[in-house]
Amino acid sequence: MAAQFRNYDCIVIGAGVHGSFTAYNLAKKNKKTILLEQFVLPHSRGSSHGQTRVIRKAYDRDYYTQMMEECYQLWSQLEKEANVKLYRRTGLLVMGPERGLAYPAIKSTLERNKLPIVTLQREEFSQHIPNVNLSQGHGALVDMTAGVLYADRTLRTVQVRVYWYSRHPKGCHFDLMCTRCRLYRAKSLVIRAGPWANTLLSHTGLQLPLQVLKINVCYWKEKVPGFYNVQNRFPCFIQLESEEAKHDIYGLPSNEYPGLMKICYHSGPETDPDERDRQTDRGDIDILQRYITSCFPGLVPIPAIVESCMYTVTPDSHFVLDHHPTHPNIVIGAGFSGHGFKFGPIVGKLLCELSQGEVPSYDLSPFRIRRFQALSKSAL
Ligand SMILES: Cc1cc2nc3c(=O)[nH]c(=O)nc-3n(C[C@H](O)[C@H](O)[C@H](O)COP(=O)(O)OP(=O)(O)OC[C@H]3O[C@@H](n4cnc5c(N)ncnc54)[C@H](O)[C@@H]3O)c2cc1C
Ligand SMILES: O=C(O)[C@@H]1CCCC=N1
Repeated sequence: MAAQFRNYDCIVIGAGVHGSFTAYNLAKKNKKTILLEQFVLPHSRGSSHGQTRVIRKAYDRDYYTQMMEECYQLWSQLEKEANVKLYRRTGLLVMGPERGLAYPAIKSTLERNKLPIVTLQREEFSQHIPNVNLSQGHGALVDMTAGVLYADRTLRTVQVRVYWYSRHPKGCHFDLMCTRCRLYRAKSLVIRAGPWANTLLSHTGLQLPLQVLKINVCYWKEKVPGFYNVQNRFPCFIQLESEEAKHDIYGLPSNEYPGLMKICYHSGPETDPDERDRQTDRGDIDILQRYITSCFPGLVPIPAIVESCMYTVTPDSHFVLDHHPTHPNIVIGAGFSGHGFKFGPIVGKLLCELSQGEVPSYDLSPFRIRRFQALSKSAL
């Protein structure tokens, strides 16, 4: 008997933040879309779960900062459309060596793009940011429009909006499937599989230089409740190039778990996404403990809660947004390298444009696969 295919304009694989926003953009364009997910939703096995993420324009590259301009508008549009709060402005404290590489680069990107920042002099630092020790030789600035995104709520909202568009009389046809046993056919395919990107791409003869890292998401108890609370206007922070760590350290004010502040290391041990919980290396937690002891004296330097998440990182930490080199109707979004959540609305828009053969709204050359030519295992 001939196989029974269900036909779509576009198949999107992976219902994390990026697959969901891609399906949302396709649905808005009346495209018959199916979003395939391997797990029953919501789940906590990928990269998009958890309560919160940082949103910021503070980057060392103009292209990220400039994409975030539109992205903030898209976040706000979604909030209005769905009548839900997804963003809370807190500001982002950026600390790093004044004579280092990262801090001056971020500061000059923000200044060049004329964004609202406040530079804190050492003498006034503790008056504005109490209970934090600024390391010797480090500068501090605040990216004023940065804040917290509510991550789980975002996923729920975007997925519900996709259903809403599919029920609209003029709307598209949309399915969200958690299945392994049906056959689907479409003009284009968007692969948004997060840590499983290379597993899926192996069926297409392509392997990208991606590394999957387990991230220990640590929450630290305030010695005095409220010291670092969102309601007391404590900001998010990024510590660049600290003495304690090779990679950045970042945190969000206490909010989701009362009295606990989330502080994480921007790296972690390599893992197989299907074996994440077998990875028990805690070297990153040791680094965080040393940093917290020296810079956050108001926190107990032993994590009160440790949750798990995964990064999928590229060698240069920049995303992959491109067509498959040998199958142009396959579009790939991958390697979000631990900083992709905030870009969800714009990545969704760009992957939708690529899948429909449209000219993308931004120059995607920093995100092309061919930059890895020397590193990729397949002939690109
Ligand atoms: C601890 C942590 C903190 C972070 N903090 C920030 C932050 O502050 N700000 C920020 O902007 N970003 C942050 N990020 C990064 C951001 O969360 C990720 O870049 C983003 O969530 C990646 O989403 P995704 O859709 O690419 O991947 P995922 O969320 O992993 O989604 C991929 C989906 O594909 C599904 N899938 C895989 N294979 C298949 C298959 N064969 N069939 C069907 N489904 C499949 C998976 O089950 C999964 O649901 C953080 C990440 C972590 C882990
Ligand atoms: O992307 C973000 O803003 C966060 C904080 C810095 C490191 C990674 N994620």
